[in-house]
Amino acid sequence: MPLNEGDPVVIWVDPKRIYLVKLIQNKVFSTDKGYIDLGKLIGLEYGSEILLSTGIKAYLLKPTPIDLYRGLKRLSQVLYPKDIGYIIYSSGVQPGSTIVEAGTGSGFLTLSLAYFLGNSTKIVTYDVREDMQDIAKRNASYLGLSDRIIFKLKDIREGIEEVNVDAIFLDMPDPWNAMETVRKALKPSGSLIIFVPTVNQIEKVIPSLSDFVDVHAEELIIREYQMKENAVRPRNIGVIHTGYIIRGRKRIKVS
Ligand SMILES: C[S@@+](CC[C@H](N)C(=O)[O-])C[C@H]1O[C@@H](n2cnc3c(N)ncnc32)[C@H](O)[C@@H]1O
Repeated sequence: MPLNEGDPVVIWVDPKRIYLVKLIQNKVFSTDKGYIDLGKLIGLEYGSEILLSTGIKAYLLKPTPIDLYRGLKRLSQVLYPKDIGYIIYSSGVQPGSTIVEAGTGSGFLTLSLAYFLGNSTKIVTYDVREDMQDIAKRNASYLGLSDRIIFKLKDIREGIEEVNVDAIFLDMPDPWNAMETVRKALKPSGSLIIFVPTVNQIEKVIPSLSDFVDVHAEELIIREYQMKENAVRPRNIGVIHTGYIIRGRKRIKVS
């Protein structure tokens, strides 16, 4: 299918030069390896080989969620795709679920939920900082996902307005202080997923999880390999540590 004006594309030059752009008439995009007139790419197809002004080859690729993720603005520490994928998988959320999250931060988890779960899902995200939610709103608008998310500028520790919630995700410094409101809002068997960057925080969370079963604390490690002939081995730079995922299911007592 030929590309139209406004379509997002990845311009892949080499593993260190991967750019996410929108095709716009009369707009030049520059890299340290040469420039390209974006208007001249309209009408080509995803997968096409192109030449930068210097004659260096590049490729037009259709953006995947990982490419979209790289193009978003960040004001906070953000969740990484490896953790987001596991959070979605292990929480049991699906299209139509009601989900509550705090804090919004730059919106990376929020937007991933909106992207994968569609517009039948109710995604409510709380944050105490307006500047954070402004960035997340900008990112949501960039991806065309704004209508799938409800932003609340509120402290989740002071109350969750939603009830019968399928899953609650907490990525904030003191999740243990939100547990009272979480317990009230989450439906029985609903998933609580907490993300914290330090082991000290895991230790503080544990005593607050007495109303949960199937509790786990996990870390996901991803190791990329360099693809050099005769030197295939783990790369020596990359994201070494993101954080820990603590998850559990709400239980109810039957007397
Ligand atoms: C690390 S960021 C979240 C990043 C987000 N998960 C992402 O992927 O972009 C933590 C956020 O929690 C917010 N926060 C801290 N305490 C909060 C609270 N009590 N209620 C709501 N948000 C809170 C902070 O303002 C900050 O934006």
